[in-house]
Amino acid sequence: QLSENYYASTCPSVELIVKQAVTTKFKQTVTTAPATLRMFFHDCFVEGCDASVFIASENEDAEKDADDNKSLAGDGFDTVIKAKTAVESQCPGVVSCADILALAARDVVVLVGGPEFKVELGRRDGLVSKASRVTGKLPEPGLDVRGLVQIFASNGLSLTDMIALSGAHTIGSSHCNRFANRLHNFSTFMPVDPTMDPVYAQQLIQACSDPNPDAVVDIDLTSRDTFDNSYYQNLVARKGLFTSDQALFNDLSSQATVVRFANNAEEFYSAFSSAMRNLGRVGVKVGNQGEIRRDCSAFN
Ligand code: HEM
Ligand SMILES: [Ca+2]
Ligand SMILES: [Ca+2]
Repeated sequence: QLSENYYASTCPSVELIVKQAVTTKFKQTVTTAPATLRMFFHDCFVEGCDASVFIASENEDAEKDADDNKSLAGDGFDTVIKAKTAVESQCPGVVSCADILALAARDVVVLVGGPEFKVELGRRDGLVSKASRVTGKLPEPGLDVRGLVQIFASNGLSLTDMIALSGAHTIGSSHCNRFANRLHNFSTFMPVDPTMDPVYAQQLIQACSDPNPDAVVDIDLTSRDTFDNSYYQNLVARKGLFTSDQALFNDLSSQATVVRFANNAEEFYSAFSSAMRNLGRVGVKVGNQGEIRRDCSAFN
């Protein structure tokens, strides 16, 4: 059972310590925000929110070595490691890496201008981290709404949670190969996905003409570093980056919610806050399950 004041007697300043460490890191690099938020999502969808994504393995067969996790930015790992070090110096052996990640994910949202919300605590760190167990657990950018709903529902998350959490794409960037299929040879008669604004498509083709496989573009073309509702406004304007983003507007089962979030930032913020709480409950280990890791990148 998670609770907001879980560490009230054992580490009363944990929220403040984490926030300070995250803020320091964020001031050095803005990418701390998207990196940390995405990492929280990828952690929760594989083995639950248990910091399994942090484990480093010499054989390169841990969760973080899986294809879908290779694009997780190093700044996310670094943020949690720094926060953990700060927490350990005040309350050694008490706070899990899973809880530090949950707090850090909230803190970065606030740092880029998003909503403030309460985070439940009391998660324990997992004892399993295998690349082979990632397959099929994380949504691919080519999915349609049915596929997205299926994968979120298997984690106890609703259609509304899925639409609101996709709003995390209001910050950060993506490698070109994740949406290239929408720009070239889309179908026999249409090289470009017809549900994409043609001017936006040309901009992306231009931005991705760099043959460097590390080339990235902003996911939210209007405000990459700000947590706002422009992600949904982009979808209405047919300027969603991934098939899975644009599908939320194209599909009638999710369109009305996308339009509401596009028109009303407060509605998006409140749906996002409650969806983050639900995400943070996925598959959590409590009581005497798992462990409190000393070093987030290794089992005790
Ligand atoms: C709905 C299904 C989702 C799909 C198909 C999806 C897919 C992707 C893909 C393909 C990327 C680009 C990775 C790269 O090439 O570097 C990305 C980036 C990102 N995703 Fe998602 N995602 C989804 C949901 C979420 C959720 C629920 C969150 C967080 C709550 C999230 C947060 C992010 C962030 C912040 C980035 C930018 C990362 C960075 O700049 O380092 N995504 N996502
Ligand atoms: Ca996990
Ligand atoms: Ca934005």
